[in-house]
Amino acid sequence: MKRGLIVSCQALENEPLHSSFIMGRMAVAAQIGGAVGIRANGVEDILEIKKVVDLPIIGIIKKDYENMVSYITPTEKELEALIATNIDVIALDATINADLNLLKSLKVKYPNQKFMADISTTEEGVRAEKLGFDYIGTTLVGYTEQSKDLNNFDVLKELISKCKTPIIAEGNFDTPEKSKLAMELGSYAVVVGGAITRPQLITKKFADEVNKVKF
Ligand SMILES: CC(=O)N[C@H](C=O)[C@@H](O)[C@H](O)[C@H](O)COP(=O)(O)O
Repeated sequence: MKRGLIVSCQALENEPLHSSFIMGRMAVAAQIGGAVGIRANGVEDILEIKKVVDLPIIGIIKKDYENMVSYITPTEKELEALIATNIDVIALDATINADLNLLKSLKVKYPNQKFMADISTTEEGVRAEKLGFDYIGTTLVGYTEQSKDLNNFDVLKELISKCKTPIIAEGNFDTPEKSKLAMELGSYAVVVGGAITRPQLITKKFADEVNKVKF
């Protein structure tokens, strides 16, 4: 994976753009705009995106289980489905909520596969490095109980100073300025999702500002 901007092209079942065709077109737009990689959810979207762009893909499968907090590639089942797509990088929840046995088995079972750890605290990132992950992403900062009061830039800076593994800034780097700052601080890459590919969120940002005016 080259350094630079990675665009996350995801729309879950409850989102207006839920469609592999549309995620493929989003990926094409991202490539035209200068993205060096794509992050995508689910086998169908990944296969469609592979057909239409020539960029490395970070793949995940989001799946909710009743007895688990983790939902980003949480079990062997999702992992095997991603392995079968022959994808560049597989990302998994590597927080303290994840199945540690699964995390420990990755490099033993799939020594040639690249893996990205989605973490929420500095400690989880440091542990992910020891577990042999190839990339560590700040994806879940603010989204877990243990990180609810943490700031994504603080965790990013701490990880960059403590780890040798490439650190990927992901999660709420939602302006060009924040993305640039993440790279200046030493991130290997920055993943931007909603601010580029979720038009309902982009619209809301505009509407919230417009509606502050008494008209
Ligand atoms: C927390 C979680 O489930 N994050 C997901 C991880 O794949 C995606 O929904 C995010 O869009 C992605 O991480 C990029 O972040 P942002 O959309 O903030 O630029």
